[in-house]
Amino acid sequence: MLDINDLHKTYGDNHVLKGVSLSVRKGELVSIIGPSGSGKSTLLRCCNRMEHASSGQILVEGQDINAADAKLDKLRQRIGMVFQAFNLYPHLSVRDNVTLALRKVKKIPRAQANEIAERALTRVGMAHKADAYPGQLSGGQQQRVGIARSIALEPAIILFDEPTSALDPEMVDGVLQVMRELRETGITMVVVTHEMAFARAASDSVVFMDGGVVVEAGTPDELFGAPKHARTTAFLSRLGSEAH
Ligand SMILES: Nc1ncnc2c1ncn2[C@@H]1O[C@H](COP(=O)(O)OP(=O)(O)OP(=O)(O)O)[C@@H](O)[C@H]1O
Repeated sequence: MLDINDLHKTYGDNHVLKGVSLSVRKGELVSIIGPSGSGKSTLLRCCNRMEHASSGQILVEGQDINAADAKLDKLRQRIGMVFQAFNLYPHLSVRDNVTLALRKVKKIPRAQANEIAERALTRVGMAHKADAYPGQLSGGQQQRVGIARSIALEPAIILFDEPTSALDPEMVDGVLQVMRELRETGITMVVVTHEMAFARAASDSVVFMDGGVVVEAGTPDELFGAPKHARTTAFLSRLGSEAH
């Protein structure tokens, strides 16, 4: 589904990704964890070409996303992205936020786009707010609309960049619950997260990044229960002590 091979990214002389390789199978939920500045967001942003990798290869369903003829619009229909900061249009209703790309990019007629939006909003428990505007919603509700906007396009994979980091604590669980439910429906997801309980409970595999490399990857039990590398152990124990 997603195959990343020896990916490098530099900003000036800042070598942010230093040869990242990663494979995600269809239907998997992969969490990426690691300290601030380790390159997690940059990796996701390279995957939907918000950033251009300096070298290396990213294949989605076997297709090289950096190929010269890869069209950005088409690419971003297949690789959805959910951001920390929701990125909804404040002047559009919830329904129109969800239908915008369906109508403008996929050229789906409005009535049909509205039906698709209704289904997507139902899946995230937000159908009753279709006529509301983002400013009338809580952060957690806005993020669920952001997720609906992404799933409405039926992407091959959805990348989540710290989807709960901007939320008040009481909003976090609702969003994580929606993501767990999506996993049950077989959507392939890569989630950059600081929510260790979620990463441990909901992932098929967990990737620990530090200093621009994948230090280790494994099942949640392997990575959290018996980390192989001292850097992973140090990161997890630092988090543990911060939590107390
Ligand atoms: N557009 C940019 N221009 C220059 N440097 C950047 C840019 N984006 C990221 N960086 C640098 O890349 C490094 C990795 O950043 P990135 O946001 O990918 O880390 P992260 O692991 O996602 O961190 P966090 O958990 O804090 O979000 C940092 O040193 C950052 O300063």
